[in-house]
Amino acid sequence: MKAVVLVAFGCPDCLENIGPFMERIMGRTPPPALIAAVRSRYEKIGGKSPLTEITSQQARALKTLLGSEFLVDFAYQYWRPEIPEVVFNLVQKGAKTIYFLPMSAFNSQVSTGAYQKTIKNLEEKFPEIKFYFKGGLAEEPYFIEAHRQLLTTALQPFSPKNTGIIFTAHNLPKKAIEQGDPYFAEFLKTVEAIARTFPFPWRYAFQSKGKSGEEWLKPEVDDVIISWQNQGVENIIVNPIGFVADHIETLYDLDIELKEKFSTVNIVRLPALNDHPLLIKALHQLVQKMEG
Ligand SMILES: CC1=C(CCC(=O)O)c2cc3nc(cc4[nH]c(cc5[nH]c(cc1n2)c(C)c5CCC(=O)O)c(CCC(=O)O)c4C)C(CCC(=O)O)=C3C
Ligand SMILES: [Fe+2]
Repeated sequence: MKAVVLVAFGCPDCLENIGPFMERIMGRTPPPALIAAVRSRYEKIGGKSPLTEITSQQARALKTLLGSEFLVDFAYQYWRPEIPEVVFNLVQKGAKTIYFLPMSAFNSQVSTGAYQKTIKNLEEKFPEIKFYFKGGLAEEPYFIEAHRQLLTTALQPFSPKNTGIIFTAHNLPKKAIEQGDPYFAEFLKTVEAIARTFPFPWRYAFQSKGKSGEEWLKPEVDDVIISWQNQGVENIIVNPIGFVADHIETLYDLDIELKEKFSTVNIVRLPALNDHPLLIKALHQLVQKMEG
């Protein structure tokens, strides 16, 4: 039996678990004021992230392409269901080969780097099971094609004269890139591949930077909007290409915070790919590459 596990960052399953979830990500106990601030953001999106529902939909959709030969499940790095417990269950169900697909557009230590470490530890615990791990989702032609389709539709009513596109990804501490993280290079390459087919001005920008005092990457999405507003841009299409599922960073940081801050410009936020059929085909391609 073969199995595929979609591996994602994770989200707290209830408001009470926001603190413990943050502790897992940050590797230290977060100050109560920071937990309270994050909690109020979750409350404003209805008290719960849609990430788990979307990730299970992605897994179900991939299962329909893979067929009965495969078990398909999902697991999280920073919350439950955790990677080790999901792997244990799959092995009990008879899986002999497990393919891991990180649900990340771009590689970084905090996401795919951490997932890979967890999986390496499991490899030692299950020497009889074959493990495969394949990133590079954003380089898959179907991933690029999915974004081109979403943009083509969204841009229909607009003119390049007063409309621009901002592609966003989660911000990272600047030192991560200095230490060799490929995240920014992958982000830029993907954005260029998509943007060059549209006659609209475009920029890349980072969003959702952390509260730590260190230096984070630039520009922030706010910086780009301010400079475009000054140049008379009226419509701004925001494509959060760094996320393959909608969650608090799109539903709060973009849909609530950003739109409140810039109420005089028309911000059109594109959805993440979620269960877009072409994203599922991209995942299917990655499984086929690991099989071949
Ligand atoms: C690159 C990246 C992705 C994309 C990964 C991928 O998919 O490829 C991602 C996703 C996510 N991040 C999430 C949540 C949080 N991330 C935090 C903090 C941080 N994230 C970071 C990076 C990333 N994060 C970093 C460098 C920090 C600072 C750490 C520190 O300071 O040491 C904090 C702490 C508070 C704050 O700093 O805001 C929270 C609550 C959720 C859940 C959303 C939901 O529940 O809907 C998701 C999917
Ligand atoms: Fe995060």
